[in-house]
Amino acid sequence: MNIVVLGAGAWGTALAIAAARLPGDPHKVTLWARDAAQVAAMRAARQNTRYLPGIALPAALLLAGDESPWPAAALADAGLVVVATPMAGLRGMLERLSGHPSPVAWLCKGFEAPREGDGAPGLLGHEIQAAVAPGLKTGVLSGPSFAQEVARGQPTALVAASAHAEVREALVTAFHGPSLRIYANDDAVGVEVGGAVKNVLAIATGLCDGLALGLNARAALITRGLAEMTRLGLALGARADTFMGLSGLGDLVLTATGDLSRNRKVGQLLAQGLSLQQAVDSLGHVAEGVYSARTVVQRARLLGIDMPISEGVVALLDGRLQPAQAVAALMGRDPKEETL
Ligand SMILES: NC(=O)c1ccc[n+]([C@@H]2O[C@H](COP(=O)([O-])OP(=O)(O)OC[C@H]3O[C@@H](n4cnc5c(N)ncnc54)[C@H](O)[C@@H]3O)[C@@H](O)[C@H]2O)c1
Ligand SMILES: O=P(O)(O)OC[C@H](O)CO
Repeated sequence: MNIVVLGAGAWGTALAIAAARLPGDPHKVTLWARDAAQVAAMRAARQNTRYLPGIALPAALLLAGDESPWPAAALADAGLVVVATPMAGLRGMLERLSGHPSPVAWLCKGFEAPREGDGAPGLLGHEIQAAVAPGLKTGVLSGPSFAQEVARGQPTALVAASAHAEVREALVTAFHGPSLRIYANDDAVGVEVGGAVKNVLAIATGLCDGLALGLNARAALITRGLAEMTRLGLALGARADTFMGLSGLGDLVLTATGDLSRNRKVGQLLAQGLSLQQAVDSLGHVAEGVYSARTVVQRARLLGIDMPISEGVVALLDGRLQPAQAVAALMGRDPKEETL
């Protein structure tokens, strides 16, 4: 299969490596970066030293960039196109891919930030696609996965979600192998909501751990966070069981507790007293929860959904509450039934 990965950050690079080294009938994998200097550096070092240092690129992995801004030749015979940019780049990528005949899948996890002058709230990936490239056959690859571990070949399970069987099958063919299991799911909405909301919740657990509130508090945040993620997903048309799967509970547990998480790190840095700007600047990678949190809350409010943990994260990011006040606001809520 010919696979083109558009975007050479940590995650795009890790998945391109994983696909290129699958045993059996080899895939032809092309990794494209918009920055020609980055491609030149990757060619010279056979590593992505900026985003995934210390991991060798397989000899078979092709790097595209000289033909920047767009790898038209590789795309022409692609059996699968993978958009590996952050949410901020997805709209532009889908606009350019509009009319492309082969399956397209994105890896980003979040809501698009609201667009200036638009007045509308930010969108999930499938909503952006419906607006800008309705004819594309698309899906999303998600689930608990730190790029470094996938690149090293450590066991990982992901979910390939799409309403189109052809897209699910293309993703399984492209990535399923001895160290990467790909489960198929037709609930792309639920998978996208899980991936977006878990990042916001990971900021909350990072804050909780940074303030040394204890393991009880962290477990409570994860569990009640899963409830609010599920409430939003159901209101947006997802299925409840999706939130018990890899892209819901699985990714929430990983991101909320794993120290490789950038979103969790943001919460920890805020707890140390850093400003949001200082925290974001220190990462060197995108932390999608920072950009999605306001939209999560805005969409929930429009739907009449209560999301107190996400509300607390937004108040913190906006500087309306200090870390200790955000905790007090959550704990000071009235008693309620333990339901969704
Ligand atoms: N890193 C992980 O472990 C991981 C795992 C699963 C999912 N994700 C998700 O994948 C997405 C990408 O994350 P990452 O870790 O690769 O990010 P990263 O910060 O490592 O790299 C981002 C890459 O995207 C490029 N980029 C940024 N804006 C762009 C645009 N508008 N157009 C084209 N390219 C653009 C940057 O140049 C860079 O190469 C995020 O949504 C993230 O939540 C990441
Ligand atoms: O490092 P984070 O917080 O962006 O999380 C990375 C992945 O989404 C975990 O599945």
